[in-house]
Amino acid sequence: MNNIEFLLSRHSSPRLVAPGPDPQQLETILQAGLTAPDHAGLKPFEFILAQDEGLARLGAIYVEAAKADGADEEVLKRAAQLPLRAPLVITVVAKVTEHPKVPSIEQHLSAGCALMQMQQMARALGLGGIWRTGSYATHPYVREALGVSGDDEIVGFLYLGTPATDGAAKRTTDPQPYTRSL
Ligand SMILES: Cc1cc2nc3c(=O)[nH]c(=O)nc-3n(C[C@H](O)[C@H](O)[C@H](O)COP(=O)(O)O)c2cc1C
Repeated sequence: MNNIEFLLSRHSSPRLVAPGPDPQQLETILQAGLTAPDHAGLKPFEFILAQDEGLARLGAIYVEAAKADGADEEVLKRAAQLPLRAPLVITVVAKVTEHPKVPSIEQHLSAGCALMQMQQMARALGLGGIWRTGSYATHPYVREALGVSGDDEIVGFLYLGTPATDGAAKRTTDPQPYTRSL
């Protein structure tokens, strides 16, 4: 697959199994995150890795968040299981620094780009992933437990692993309805 085909065939892999990235692949994935466009070189992101027991720890944070909301047993059980859907979950946090020329939205966008770069690198390495958020991404308990405060935002949970099924999503190929000229 050439570079053009690679970019045009971008897709997520919702069903992921072991193995996840090995240590060298993980390093390469994180390096890809650091290539994100970044106004003023603020590096406005943090990558929080959860694998092995870390996945259970992330699940336990979700459970506490759900308990704080008065969730029933079924929701609590699901909360614990959510991060176990992949061998690796990278929580991508936009870490916002006050800057006269770089408003927080630009820093959030930068963190989003970092997440997508990592997802794409995972594909380039023969792995797969999916960008997820859901209510826990903005939940005050989850934010606090992960050290996210102020204008910082969890821009997503990047689930990575080996795709359980191949098959790319169908892509829209006609850009015309989304395009206009001045
Ligand atoms: C900011 C953001 C948050 C998302 N959150 C979720 C989510 O919580 N759950 C989910 O199934 N998909 C979520 N998605 C969508 C998937 O990442 C994915 O793009 C979608 O399933 C379409 O598949 P594709 O990427 O192969 O086109 C989110 C996407 C973005 C950009």
